[in-house]
Amino acid sequence: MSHNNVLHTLEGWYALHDFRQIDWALWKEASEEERQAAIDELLGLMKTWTTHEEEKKGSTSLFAMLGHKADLGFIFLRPNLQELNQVKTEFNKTRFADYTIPSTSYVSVIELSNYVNNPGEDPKADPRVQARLYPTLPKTGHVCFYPMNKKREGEDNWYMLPMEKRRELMKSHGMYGRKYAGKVQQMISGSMGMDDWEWGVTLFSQDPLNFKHIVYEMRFDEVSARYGEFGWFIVGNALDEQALIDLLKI
Ligand code: VOV
Repeated sequence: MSHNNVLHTLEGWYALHDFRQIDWALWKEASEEERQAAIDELLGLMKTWTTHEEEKKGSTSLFAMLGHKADLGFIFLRPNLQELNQVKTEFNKTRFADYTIPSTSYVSVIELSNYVNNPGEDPKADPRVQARLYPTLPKTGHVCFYPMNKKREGEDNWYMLPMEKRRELMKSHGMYGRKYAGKVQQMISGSMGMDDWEWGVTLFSQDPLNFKHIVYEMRFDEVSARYGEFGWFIVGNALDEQALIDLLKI
């Protein structure tokens, strides 16, 4: 049964944000040979992810995370939950995984909320929509991730607002966002029924200061100021093969 107030969302690839700490003590204790074997195996696995991405069957990026919450952050995008779980398990079976400790993770599915869509059109036919539902994750620059909710408290209950009001508010949100076109790439993933918050927000930029500026500026927009509730924040630097080798060098 559908409700007039419920928005029709569009979903794309499923996402796993997998954050790990490196067990540095254990890694340092391992022999040079053992470390090299672990790195070689990991690089081999990463090559299979690249092939997957080239075949448009998903996307994967790896980041060096700042702060104590994690040292590494994997973002995996896959067409279904089976493949999403498979990629996590494949990593866990590597030798290198024995030197990592899962710190936190986030499961969601890429979502377009379709507030600003033209009625009668098939949005999925639009190549720009496809590019957002099935994106190739950036391989350079920086990432910022945080989970968030829309508030349900007393008078400030997002889910009690009529569709028209939410549409108007989201339009304003989009206008704030558009100022960062070309500077910040956003990936919004819905996680209701999948993880602890309602959405995951993943931002990519070449300059991490853009994260600070966009998050700050959006706090003044009503959607965030009145209805936004935020979880934890984490920031990281994109890791290519050489940067990963350097990071793991003892
Ligand atoms: C790069 C900037 C940017 C741009 C252009 C942008 C635009 C848009 C548009 C046009 C739309 C609606 C249609 C769609 O595409 O889904 C959205 C949707 C959404 N957004 Fe957004 N957003 C940005 C950026 C952006 C940020 C930085 C945040 C975090 C908020 C903050 O305060 O920290 C955010 C959140 C969201 C969420 C949670 C949703 C889903 C809400 C829902 O109730 O369904 N977003 N967003």
